[in-house]
Amino acid sequence: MTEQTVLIIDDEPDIRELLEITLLRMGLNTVTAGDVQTALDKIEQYQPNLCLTDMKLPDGNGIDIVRYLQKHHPHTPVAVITAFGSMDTAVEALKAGAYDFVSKPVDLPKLRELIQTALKLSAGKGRGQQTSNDDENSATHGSSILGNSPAMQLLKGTIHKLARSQAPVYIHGESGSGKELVAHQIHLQGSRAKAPFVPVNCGAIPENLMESEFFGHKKGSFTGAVVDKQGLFQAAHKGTLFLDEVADLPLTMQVKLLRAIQEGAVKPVGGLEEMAVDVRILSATHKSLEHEVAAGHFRQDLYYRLNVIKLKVPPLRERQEDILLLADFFLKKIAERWQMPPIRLSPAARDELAAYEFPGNVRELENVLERASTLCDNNTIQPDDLQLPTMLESATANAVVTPLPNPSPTRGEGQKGKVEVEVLPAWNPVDEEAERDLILRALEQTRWNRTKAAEVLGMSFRQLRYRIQKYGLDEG
Ligand SMILES: Nc1ncnc2c1ncn2[C@@H]1O[C@H](COP(=O)(O)OP(=O)(O)OP(=O)(O)O)[C@@H](O)[C@H]1O
Repeated sequence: MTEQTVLIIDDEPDIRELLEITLLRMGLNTVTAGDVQTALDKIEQYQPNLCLTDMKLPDGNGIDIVRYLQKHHPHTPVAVITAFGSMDTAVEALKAGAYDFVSKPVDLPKLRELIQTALKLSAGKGRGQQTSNDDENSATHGSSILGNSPAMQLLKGTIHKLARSQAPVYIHGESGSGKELVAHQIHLQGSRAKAPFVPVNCGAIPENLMESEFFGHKKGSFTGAVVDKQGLFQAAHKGTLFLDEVADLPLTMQVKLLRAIQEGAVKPVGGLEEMAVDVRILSATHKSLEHEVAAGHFRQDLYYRLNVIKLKVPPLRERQEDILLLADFFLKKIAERWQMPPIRLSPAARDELAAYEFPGNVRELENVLERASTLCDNNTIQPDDLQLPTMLESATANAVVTPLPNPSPTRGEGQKGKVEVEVLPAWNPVDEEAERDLILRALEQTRWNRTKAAEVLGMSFRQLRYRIQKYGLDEG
């Protein structure tokens, strides 16, 4: 997937850092600026996909940035961060062309959602560019879907055929098996490749905003609708709309979606006229849509409409011969991203990976390798660095509560007796939720002194910093 860059503009270093960590964790590149002039320079230098700006800046304000972008880079969305309760400023920014606003104190989940939607819409608008990059990626890697196992060869053949048709495809398979990647390939190999591929996570849109997200809205149609807004259908016009986690659509929205698909037209909220849209619909879920229909959670008529062709993405354990190929690819990507020398797998680690079943599929493989890359010495991953199921099994099998190592008395300042180490459950790095919880508690115990928290946890500062970013565990 093409890496996207977000420019963060704020004069307060703490807020810049918080936003940076949040965005890095979303897999985005970040560039920062503390004033308007630096921001304008960085816009020209980095051509960001999105800008996020505070309103009050030492040499101007966020609206200066909005206006500049409107004039020189109209396809680059900009979101403004406004002071709590200052609705007027938000409206002014929206009128000037801001994509959206968030008010302080910044609600991070809301911000993440905003960024994701903005980047999707921005990708939709700057389509020609995006597509050619993706084509380039495909050309560089032969195909961006890796795997030579019989199961993958079959899948690739089917993708190729499906790309030539316009039929809706329902893609099913376990979480992390590559459903979105498959949908993207169907799009890229088809006639719609030059138009937008718009992925939407149906489970992530608040129900009250759903209609407006899908179909857009007219200015003034509801409180907060201060400008006309394009919907996902319109953004995907001539291209592909990928409805991920489609089983999570509420029933009321299912009716509207069915109608839009049937009519090939949508009516923005508050609008009087329907607009014709030409969109290919691909959908996916890790749930069983058949069960959802049987349970009355999913409309049968919509199910038939989406499930014209059903495509299964096999779990990684059914294509184990692809594991090492994927592993080498991910390690190369990690080393590039972290600007590190090449990371290798020891022969024993290769054997262990190849034999593991990966219940979390390709995404789990990627996560295991990211973690192992931070833990390994000499850029060589050993079996212990992988922390594969033995840890998980032992941790789940024995819910033993063991104390964490005490902080070293030789490091840190005034540590004796100050860092109270409560008895915490054993560190089980495979169970991400437990790991996150444990790290959070260690940070709280040490009043967010990361050096001390790392000592408490028995990990290096670098390892802890990586996890803080990964889990979004920042003080905000
Ligand atoms: N065959 C593959 N080659 C290269 N990368 C892959 C492959 N399959 C999956 N990936 C990578 O694994 C990660 C998970 O894939 P993806 O998001 O497509 O899975 P998914 O089935 O849609 O997951 P979910 O059910 O959680 O939405 C992505 O980073 C994707 O790029």
